[in-house]
Amino acid sequence: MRYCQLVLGPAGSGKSTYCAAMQRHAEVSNRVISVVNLDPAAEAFSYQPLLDVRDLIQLDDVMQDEDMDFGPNGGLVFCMEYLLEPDGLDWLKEQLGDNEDDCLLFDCPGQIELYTHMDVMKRLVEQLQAWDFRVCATFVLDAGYMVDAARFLSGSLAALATMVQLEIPHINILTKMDLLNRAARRQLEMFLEPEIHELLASEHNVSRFNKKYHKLTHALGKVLDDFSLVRYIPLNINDEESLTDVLIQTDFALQYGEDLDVKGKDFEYPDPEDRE
Ligand SMILES: Nc1nc2c(ncn2[C@@H]2O[C@H](COP(=O)(O)OP(=O)(O)OP(=O)(O)O)[C@@H](O)[C@H]2O)c(=O)[nH]1
Ligand SMILES: [Mg+2]
Repeated sequence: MRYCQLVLGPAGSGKSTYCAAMQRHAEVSNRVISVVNLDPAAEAFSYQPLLDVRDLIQLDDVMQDEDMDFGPNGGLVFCMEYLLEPDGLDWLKEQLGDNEDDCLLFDCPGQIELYTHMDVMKRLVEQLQAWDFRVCATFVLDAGYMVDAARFLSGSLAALATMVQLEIPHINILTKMDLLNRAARRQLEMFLEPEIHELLASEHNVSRFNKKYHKLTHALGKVLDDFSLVRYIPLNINDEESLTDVLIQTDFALQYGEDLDVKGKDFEYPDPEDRE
C-alpha cells in the first residue's frame, strides 16, 4: 500500500508552501514525505520534488503552440488531460516507482474547476487507486479570506464541491494563520465550531444582494451545519505542534500506520494443545 494526499485549493492559498512545510516537518520526526509537483504552470517552489510534471509537459510550451492557441486556463486543462492520456500515465507510473509505504504529497494546480466540476482529478484519483495508492484530499484555504460569514460560506461550498466530486477522505486546512491579528483569529474561532446559519443571521453589514438572497445563504449554512460536512483545521506553519496536528489528521484520513503496525506484530493465536 502507498499513501498520497492531493493538495488542492484556490490559487495562492498556500498549497506549495504546505507541501514544503510538511516535508520538512516529517524529516524532523524521522519520516519521509515526498512531494510531487503536479502543476504544469509552477514557476518556483521551495521543496525538492520527487518528480515534476513539467518534465512531461509545460504550460508555456502549450500556450506558445500557435496551432492550439490556448490561454493560461485552457492551456492548463490541456496539460492535465495530456497527463491522463496513456503516454502521460505511463510516464507518471514509471516516475512514481513502486516503493511500498511511500507517502506522497501531490502539489496540484490552483484552478479549482479541475476538481470542483471537471473530471480530470477524479480520473487521476482512480488511476492512483488502481496503482495501490490510498488517496485523500487536503483542501487548503487561506484563513485571511474566511473571516466574514459570506466568504466563509463561499470557501466552504468550494470545499464541499471538491469533496462530493472526488469521493475520497477529505480534510480542510486553513493556512496563513500566522498572518491573522488577534481580532481576526478570535472571529475565525467562532467559525471553526460553527453554527453557520446563526452567524449568517447575525451579520450586520448585509448588502442589498445578500438581503435578497438571505434565505438562500441561510439555508446553505443550515445544510453545512446539519450534516457537519465541512470542518477546518487551522495551520500555523511556524508552529511544529500545529504541523503535528495536521499530520495526525491526514494520517488518520489515509489510515496511515494501521497496516504498518499489523505487519510488525505478526500475531499468532496460541495453540491450546501447547498448554500444560
Ligand atoms: N505568512 C505565510 N505566508 C504563506 C503561508 N502559506 C503561503 N504563504 C504565502 O502565500 C503565497 C502563495 O503561497 P503558495 O504556497 O505559492 O500558494 P499556492 O496555493 O501553491 O499557489 P498556486 O500554486 O499559485 O495556486 C506565497 O507568497 C507564500 O509565501 C503561510 O502559512 N504563512
Ligand atoms: Mg503552488
